[in-house]
Amino acid sequence: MLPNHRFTSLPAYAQLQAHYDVLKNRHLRDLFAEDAERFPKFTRQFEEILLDFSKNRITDETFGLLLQLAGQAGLTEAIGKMFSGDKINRTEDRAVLHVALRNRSNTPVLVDGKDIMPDVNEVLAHMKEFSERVRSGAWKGYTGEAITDIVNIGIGGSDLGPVMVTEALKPYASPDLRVHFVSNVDGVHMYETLQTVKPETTLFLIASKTFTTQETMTNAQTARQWFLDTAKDEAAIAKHFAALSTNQAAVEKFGIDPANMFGFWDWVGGRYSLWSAIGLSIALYIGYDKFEELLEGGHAMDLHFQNTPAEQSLPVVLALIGIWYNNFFGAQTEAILPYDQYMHRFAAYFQQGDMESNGKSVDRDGNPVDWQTGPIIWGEPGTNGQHAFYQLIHQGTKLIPCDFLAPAISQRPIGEHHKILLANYFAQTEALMNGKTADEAADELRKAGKSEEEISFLTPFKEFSGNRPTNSILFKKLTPRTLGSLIALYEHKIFTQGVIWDIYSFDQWGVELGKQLASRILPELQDDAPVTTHDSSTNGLINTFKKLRNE
Ligand SMILES: O=P(O)(O)OC[C@H]1O[C@](O)(CO)[C@@H](O)[C@@H]1O
Repeated sequence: MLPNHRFTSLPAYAQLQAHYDVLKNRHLRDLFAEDAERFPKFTRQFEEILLDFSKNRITDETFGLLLQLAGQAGLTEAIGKMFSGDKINRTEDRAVLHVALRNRSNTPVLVDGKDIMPDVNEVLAHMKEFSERVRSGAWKGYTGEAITDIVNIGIGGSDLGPVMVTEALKPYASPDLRVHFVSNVDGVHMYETLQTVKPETTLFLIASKTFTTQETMTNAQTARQWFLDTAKDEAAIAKHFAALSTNQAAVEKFGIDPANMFGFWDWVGGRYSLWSAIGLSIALYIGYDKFEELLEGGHAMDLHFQNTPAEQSLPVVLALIGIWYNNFFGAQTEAILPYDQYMHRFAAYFQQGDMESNGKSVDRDGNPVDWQTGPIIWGEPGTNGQHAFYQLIHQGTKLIPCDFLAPAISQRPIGEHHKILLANYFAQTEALMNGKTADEAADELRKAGKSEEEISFLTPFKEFSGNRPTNSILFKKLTPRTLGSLIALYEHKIFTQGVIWDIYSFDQWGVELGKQLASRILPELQDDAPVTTHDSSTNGLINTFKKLRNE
């Protein structure tokens, strides 16, 4: 169990509050002018990843106080508890051990006194053997043809991680194997996917920790029926369906051969499961060796998080900077902006990772919190975002802390593209920090030949306040190892913030109510009788739906 504390009662909280009152009016331009050492002081390196957090509204004092906050919240002890298999997911009475899935050191990890590493290694060996057979063409479909298409059917953590990673690591993929993801219960998603594949050469992965999720089970049944419409023989299912799950009984009931089941355990949270059997689509797509490199990258970041003093730890730094804006500046959101097209689902992945983890409003005692917890996470790849929503980041009324991520080396070095991309990457954080003063804006207008009247009208629109904070994460190349480290970096950032905010980051009760109500409403949609069992809005909407579908 993690020790409880009131976030706002931590001594450093009050000190930070007082410090904020002084610092809130300081401009980053001045902080840089006063301290030539900001870059070396506020950068941290991990392998081939550099984190520059110097363009944040912090001083040495801010950073020191934030570190004290982490210390007072018992971060070191909490990290120890997670890695040692303590049941820190208290509301579900579970350990939190996605780190064991990528524990390449293979040191024993105990849950209820039993070392779980042999089980982890057994599933990995199964994934290796299976993915190698499929990729080499040794695994045949029911007509004797090799598999050409993988369709992963899953949702939330059983989808977003594999989608994000297979997109990010596309340059490592086999050209002979396509991978598709069906998540939405909207039949359109399944329909469109099935248009592009053939039953004889398709392998379906039914990815569901619980094997009860309505969307996934509905999609899986549809896929099964579609397959049998052609194959005609239930025995053929064994060659075309595999299950990634913790629920063996439900997998067998569905008709999947237990030999094609890849298990995992209740101590793997859905949104932290891409490292588990849920990552089978990744191993199939990029090959098991590359999947293992991804695990190694995650593990290297785990060791860094466990063994590095807080002031040197990249996840802790990211977490503390986030808390500074979230809890003192009142920022509501954080943008994740990768300057790498292959990372185009990275922000979407961490929407679940962060918001399902830290979107909580009771503390670990069950009392309502009176401080802000998890931020709204959003983002799109640069430079697309620049031409969409950056206007608001630069000149809007909201403070939006941003993480800018970019590789030094492109996976696809074509012409001048990467230099242009990176010029934009560097320019944006510089512009957000410095802004443009009214005098600078007026001078530019004067040089452009504008009249004094035009200059006085236009200047306020052309002025940029600046002082808008950013982190820059610059890495050498988006390799499987580096991606693994980047994912683990954000995972541990989320963990650190949850510890400091005194909330449980590894349950997700907030998704249950909607599920319950949907299963109550579904039977009501089976006929055309008007419903009266809900509030007037819900009744009205359901009854209008029933009318519209028959017109
Ligand atoms: O893998 P399962 O059990 O189908 O669950 C899918 C997703 O549903 C949730 O439980 C709620 O959205 C997620 O946490 C999880 O990743």
